[in-house]
Amino acid sequence: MHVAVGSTNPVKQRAVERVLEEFEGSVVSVSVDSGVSEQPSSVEETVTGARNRAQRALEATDAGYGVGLEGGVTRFECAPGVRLIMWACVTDGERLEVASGPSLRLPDSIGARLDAGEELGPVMDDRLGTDNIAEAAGAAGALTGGLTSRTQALAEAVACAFGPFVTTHYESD
Ligand SMILES: O=P(O)(O)OP(=O)(O)OP(=O)(O)OC[C@H]1O[C@@H](n2cnc3c(O)ncnc32)[C@H](O)[C@@H]1O
Repeated sequence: MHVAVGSTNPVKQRAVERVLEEFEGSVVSVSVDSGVSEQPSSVEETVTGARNRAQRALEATDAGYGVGLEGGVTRFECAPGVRLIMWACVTDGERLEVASGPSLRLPDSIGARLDAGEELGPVMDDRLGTDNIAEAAGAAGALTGGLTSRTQALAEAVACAFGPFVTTHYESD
């Protein structure tokens, strides 16, 4: 399986490699434009970013699959606070599938800065005294005391988006 990931963030490449480790092939990273804002602020915008990245990664390479991963922040009516969300998209040029990873509540002090228009990565670094945490444990790692990580959280989204490509259960869809 030859896969192109539409990002040069090593965390995103590692997430895809983790999911596909039982398959022979390669995972390459390619820089593409997400086509959405630096900090997506709705489910729709986050999914659009993931989709654009997947399609553009596929077009830019000779890989068989393009994968896009996008992080966003939003509020849900049914749950408190500003939440980090993450979505994955996988396409082979014909079928296009999207799936989400976990969502987690951000501390209110961070949520307020996001509401004011700041971007999560730099706000997390400022708040935690870290250097580019978005390319390391991520908010998912920092805010759970290491119970999970951004790699693991993104991998869940990637695995779910790959489901229709690696099982027969969606064949008649
Ligand atoms: O290089 P790219 O692929 O753009 O990777 P990114 O991590 O910068 O970009 P995303 O579009 O996935 O995320 C949008 C913003 O949200 C931030 N972000 C997303 N998930 C995060 C996490 O787990 N921890 C810290 N920042 C995160 C990220 O740093 C960006 O500022």
